[in-house]
Amino acid sequence: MDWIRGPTLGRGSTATVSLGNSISGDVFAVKSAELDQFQFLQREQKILSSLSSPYVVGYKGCDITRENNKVMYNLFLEYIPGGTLADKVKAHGGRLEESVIGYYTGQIVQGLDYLHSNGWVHCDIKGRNVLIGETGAKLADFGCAKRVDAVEAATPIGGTPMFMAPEVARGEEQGCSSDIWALGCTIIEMANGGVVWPDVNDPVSVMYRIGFSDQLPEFPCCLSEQARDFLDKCLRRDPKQRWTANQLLKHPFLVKSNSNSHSHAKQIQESNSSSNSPTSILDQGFWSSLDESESENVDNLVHPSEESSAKERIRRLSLLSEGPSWDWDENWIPVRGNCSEDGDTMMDSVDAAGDVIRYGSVYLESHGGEQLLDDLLDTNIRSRISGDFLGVCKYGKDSSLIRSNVEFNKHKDTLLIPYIPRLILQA
Ligand SMILES: Nc1ncnc2c1ncn2[C@@H]1O[C@H](COP(=O)(O)OP(=O)(O)OP(=O)(O)O)[C@@H](O)[C@H]1O
Repeated sequence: MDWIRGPTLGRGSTATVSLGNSISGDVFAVKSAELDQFQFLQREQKILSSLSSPYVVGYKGCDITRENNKVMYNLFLEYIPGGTLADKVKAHGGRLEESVIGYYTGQIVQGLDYLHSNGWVHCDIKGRNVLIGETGAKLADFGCAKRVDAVEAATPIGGTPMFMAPEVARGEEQGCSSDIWALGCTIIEMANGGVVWPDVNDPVSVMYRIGFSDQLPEFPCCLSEQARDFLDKCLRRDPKQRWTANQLLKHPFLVKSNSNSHSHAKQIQESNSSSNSPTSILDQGFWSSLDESESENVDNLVHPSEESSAKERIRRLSLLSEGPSWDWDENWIPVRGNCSEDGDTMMDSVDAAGDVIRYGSVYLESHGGEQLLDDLLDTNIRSRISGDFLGVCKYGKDSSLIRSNVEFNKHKDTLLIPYIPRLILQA
């Protein structure tokens, strides 16, 4: 297909999404990554090409192009003009009306029911990964998705800390019921603008709180009893106690919202038609109104391959004199699970400023074990080490270390740290 790349619509940790149009005048979204970074996109292509549901973003093909001396992998998607659910919440002052929450929740649950019954777990349900089209909500961003049958195996675990279910935060498993927990968090996001764990101010503490306390996120007091009962069916610490998507579809909260769906659909259409989103390539006003500098900024993102070596990062970390200092950054975008060649796990997240936050687990022996810890930590902390450790480092666009946090937990015989909540530096 011959097509032209238009303005940037959005960007995430792995890809940039632009508007595209074909010679025949079709408008679509193009999700692109450079060829050496394209594994997530290729994976997403495989998944999306096997799915077809009104509640899942539509797949339209893929290709490879050469642009500005870069080879790009492009995934063509149905263009969804209304932005993300998170954008919608923001545009409504950080809170949606309960009837609207019910309407979008119903569509997300339909999407999850479709995915789960087809053997997929999304693994990163949140407002930023739900797109709002003319017919309402559609699930998007399948970069973390997994087959249900592979979930039990030792596959890397992914997701966004604030939306992680307890069993995910502990690194145990990530199944359909983990998506249902994230759905509960997304409802809270719709009701109060995204603050699921308001009193925790860094992702590692969030994961500890979720994984190892007996707490639940606070249910927004603005919600009705019925909506709170629905939340209660999603946010149960024991994954076996959570309702399935199919059961949730029959919950009175969704049944009631469904009966109002016609008027909501009309409202969405009206708000989308008054937005400046193009429906065809002839809508030149939109094209010229978009800030082209957006797409230039993409080049400022730090990709893992561009970052300096682990040793260098460790050296920088060891130079830190201050203790951990974190501000919760609500704009952190996503986290990705990935396995490096030596079996370590890493997760990258990119915040709104384009800085990379890197979580990971590392097999210490493969990096010199004890020596690494000595390099990494000051003596005071070193004396407390008995095994696993936990931390997060954040790198700026220039790869300089911005913030770090390292903690330790109980003794293990080996220094193998199999999963995220435990560490952080990555070779
Ligand atoms: N089909 C689409 N139609 C319109 N806009 C889209 C579409 N897909 C994505 N976008 C926009 O691009 C942004 C980034 O897309 P997406 O989340 O799929 O990328 P990503 O790199 O996988 O992100 P993440 O880092 O969250 O995993 C979205 O937040 C949204 O604003």
